[in-house]
Amino acid sequence: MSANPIVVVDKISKTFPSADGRGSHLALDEVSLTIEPGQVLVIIGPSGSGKSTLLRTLNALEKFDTGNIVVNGVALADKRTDLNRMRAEIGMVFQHFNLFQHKTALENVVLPQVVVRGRPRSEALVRARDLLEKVGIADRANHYPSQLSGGQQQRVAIARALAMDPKIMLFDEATSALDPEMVGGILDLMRKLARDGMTMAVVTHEMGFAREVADRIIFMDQGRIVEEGEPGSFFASPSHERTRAFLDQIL
Ligand SMILES: Nc1ncnc2c1ncn2[C@@H]1O[C@H](COP(=O)(O)OP(=O)(O)OP(=O)(O)O)[C@@H](O)[C@H]1O
Repeated sequence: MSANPIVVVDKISKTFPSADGRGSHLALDEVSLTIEPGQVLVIIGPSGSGKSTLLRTLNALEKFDTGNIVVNGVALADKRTDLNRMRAEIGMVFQHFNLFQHKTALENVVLPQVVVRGRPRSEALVRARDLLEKVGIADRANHYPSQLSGGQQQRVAIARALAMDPKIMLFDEATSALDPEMVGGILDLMRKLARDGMTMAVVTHEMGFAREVADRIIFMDQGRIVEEGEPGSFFASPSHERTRAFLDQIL
């Protein structure tokens, strides 16, 4: 472990009330992990295993019950932590883009810079245009989300996240809602970000991406990290039966 990991998760647990309201469901069960600068961590596992919940705790979209998370040197559970300020350092990309529908692509990338970062609008515009170029959608800058394909909307969402100059990018099934022909382009973009040195935590069902881009893979089941490793050994010789069964099912 380096002296300054971007993320340290220390034995966090999280329960949700069960659907019938009578009991509770342990969504995260003493999960610990570290993400180093420049590292790409890929989180895989069956549906309901806690992957999204884990990712969402990292930027405090979800609270945890016990344990601790330190992001960028800031402890999330510390009452003095300004969560909005902390979130500005973390880019999050969701399955369903979450763009402002009544704003153009360009404005979607400009606005958070002005509102959250306090950048002058002229500066934010320059940066937004650069980023739309980088994600390959400069020619759609003046389109509204409803005029864009899912893949194009996801590009805007990625540009918007990058505009905050995040220390880490979190991707929560960023390609799951896309038409199949759009998936490759978004994965290419994520691959490019990884190559440029962006620190990333990625929840995905795209095993090709995991194998090729991840520095480390975590396999979750029932709220626990069952197995982790670098992709070569993880895919070639998983050591846990549950991992093997999961990989057999999907590969
Ligand atoms: N807001 C919530 N209220 C109640 N239960 C929840 C809530 N969010 C998640 N859960 C439960 O916590 C568990 C973990 O959910 P989570 O979404 O983290 O799983 P996941 O591995 O990301 O699944 P998927 O691959 O299907 O998205 C599931 O049993 C889920 O039903």
